[in-house]
Amino acid sequence: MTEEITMKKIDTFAEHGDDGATNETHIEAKDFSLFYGDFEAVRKVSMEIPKQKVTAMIGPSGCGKSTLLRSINRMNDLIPSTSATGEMIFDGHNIYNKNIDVVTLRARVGMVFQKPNVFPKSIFDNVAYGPRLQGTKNKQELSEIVEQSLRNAAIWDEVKDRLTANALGMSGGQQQRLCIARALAIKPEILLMDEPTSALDPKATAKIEDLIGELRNNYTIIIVTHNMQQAARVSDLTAFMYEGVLVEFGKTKQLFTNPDNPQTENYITGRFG
Ligand SMILES: Nc1ncnc2c1ncn2[C@@H]1O[C@H](COP(=O)(O)OP(=O)(O)OP(=O)(O)O)[C@@H](O)[C@H]1O
Repeated sequence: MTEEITMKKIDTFAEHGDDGATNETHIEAKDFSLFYGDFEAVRKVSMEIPKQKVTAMIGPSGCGKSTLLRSINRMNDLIPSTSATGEMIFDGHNIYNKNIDVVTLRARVGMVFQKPNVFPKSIFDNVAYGPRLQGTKNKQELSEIVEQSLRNAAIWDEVKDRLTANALGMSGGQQQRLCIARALAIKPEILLMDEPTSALDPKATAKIEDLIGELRNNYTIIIVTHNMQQAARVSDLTAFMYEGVLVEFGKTKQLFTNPDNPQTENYITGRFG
């Protein structure tokens, strides 16, 4: 029963996955492992994430999706006792090399979290925060960046008349789009999204999913989601992880309709997880 429902919905939504053929690789993991102390949470993952596509990471709770996602801009560095082996290649360099400037890396690889983490500041100041840190002081220039970022995050029309209002007064869905605008304001190339809709209602979720559809033209997006329907709707490629291992990675439609690995099939048909 579960199998039938899953397949039906996925067939409806996954059409754009057809063009998921990869051309240029943007990030490449090579035998990459991430440890919390002695525990290997991500195990020797090798994958090539294509440029300007949406890649979804799915798998049961605790399989290492978020850890792998956070490895891409070294957010795990903030957790004591983490260490990495193997390589995560971005722009020809292993980002775990000692000479990598992590601040620059995180400007190029932005992140949006599960719960919108707006600052208790005005809508304008939330979006201008990163550019100001990067040294942009000119008011006109800042205004242009803020407007463009809010437009790109599909929220300009809702907030253009109240840019000085406190961002905490916005709805959860608006706050999440504001966080996306804030991430876009520093002009990243890659956007990491860690379950960006799990705290949102279906209407707000649909808006974020539409937005992902638009952003994929200009950004490489990697999204962790618990929701397989969402992965099927928004992504070009899907990675299925289990117990830290990358079990299968391929075009979304193929993975959901005709997976290579029996473990993937068991998961997407609801037999476990
Ligand atoms: N800060 C941490 N310290 C120690 N172990 C951790 C830490 N964060 C995660 N882990 C462990 O690493 C493994 C992978 O966790 P991770 O959060 O990456 O999985 P996930 O697939 O994203 O899970 P979920 O879907 O529940 O968010 C789990 O066994 C988890 O308990």
